[in-house]
Amino acid sequence: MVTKSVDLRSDTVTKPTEAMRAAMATAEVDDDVLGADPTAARLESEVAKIMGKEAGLFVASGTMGNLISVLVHCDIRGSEVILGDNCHIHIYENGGISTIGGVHPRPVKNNDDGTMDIGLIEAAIRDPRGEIVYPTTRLICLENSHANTGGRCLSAEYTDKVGELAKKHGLKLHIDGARIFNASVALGVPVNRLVQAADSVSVCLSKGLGAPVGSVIVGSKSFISKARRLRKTLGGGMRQLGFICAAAFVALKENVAKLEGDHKKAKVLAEGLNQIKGLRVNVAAVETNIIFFDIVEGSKITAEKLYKKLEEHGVLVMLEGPLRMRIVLHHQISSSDVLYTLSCFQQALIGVQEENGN
Ligand SMILES: Cc1ncc(COP(=O)(O)O)c(C=O)c1O
Ligand SMILES: C[C@@H](O)[C@H](N)C(=O)O
Repeated sequence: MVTKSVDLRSDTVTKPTEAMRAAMATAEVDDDVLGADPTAARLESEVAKIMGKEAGLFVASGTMGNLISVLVHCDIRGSEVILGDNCHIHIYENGGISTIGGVHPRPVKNNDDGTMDIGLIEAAIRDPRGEIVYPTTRLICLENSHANTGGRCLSAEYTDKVGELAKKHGLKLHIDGARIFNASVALGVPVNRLVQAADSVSVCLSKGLGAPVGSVIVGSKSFISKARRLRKTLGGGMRQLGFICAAAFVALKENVAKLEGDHKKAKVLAEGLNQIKGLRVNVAAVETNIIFFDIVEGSKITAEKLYKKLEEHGVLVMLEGPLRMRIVLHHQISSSDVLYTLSCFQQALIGVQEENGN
């Protein structure tokens, strides 16, 4: 009988807090398609201000935020976007920029720190003289923090360099900022400075900030006006939106301050996992709330078997491969949950080693 539940699958699993539920219950709402839901408008304006951009638009998800942003920047047929070969837009968004928007992806290798070499980005930009055979490069996408490399943070200086390159070639820059607040806290750099060079940013409120639903895309007033129309085209125009925006507002106000604690717990957990025989973690690479770790070859346990043993104890993680797993910390994971998780890993691995007569 499982007595405890520790959900480490993602920072998307958080449940609304009482404060969020109370805010939802009393939210001022109106039809956001026929006019403007007042709570949505306040949230959009607040997020835009924090990010240092002219305007914002609430969208249902980070995937929708990225899709709309790419499609607004690449609104001409034959457009191409340069993005990381291991970025969320390229790996986890069903190829939406192509299947829905007809935009051609031009992947460039992501380094282990989430960046792409500036030289490789520039080399991927299509030469307009070859337009009879080439798509037209219109956009560069970055992701900060970078989830699939382990929540790695892109510096403001690196982002500025990519922004300069984009401007040099007449391109736009979009940042998938699903966890931009995590990067900001980890780097000690304000979010508006981290995204200063970007033409648009998709900011998830439903990740580490713990909102039940939603993201806000930010950019120029002209960009957001086009984005609002495209959101409606995609079926994303919402009516009394204020209910979910009220919860997101609470998340924005209350949970940024908790991110540093998530990062500290992630580091403690990573260090503890790395001490367990049979597991290997690149602890130095744990900069924010995401931990990738490997089962050492010859440990006679697969990730799937370990997953099942952990699940028996109420600990949920994400399978990433036959010998690879992912853990994501969030504000509803306590320090005692971290210690409990470590004990479950130890028991699971010792149990397997005993079964195998090690
Ligand atoms: C880096 C990154 N971008 C975008 C998304 C998409 O967000 P959503 O799941 O809300 O569509 C995710 C998902 O967690 C993500 O990790
Ligand atoms: C799996 C992925 O789509 C999701 N964005 C997460 O990080 O949990």
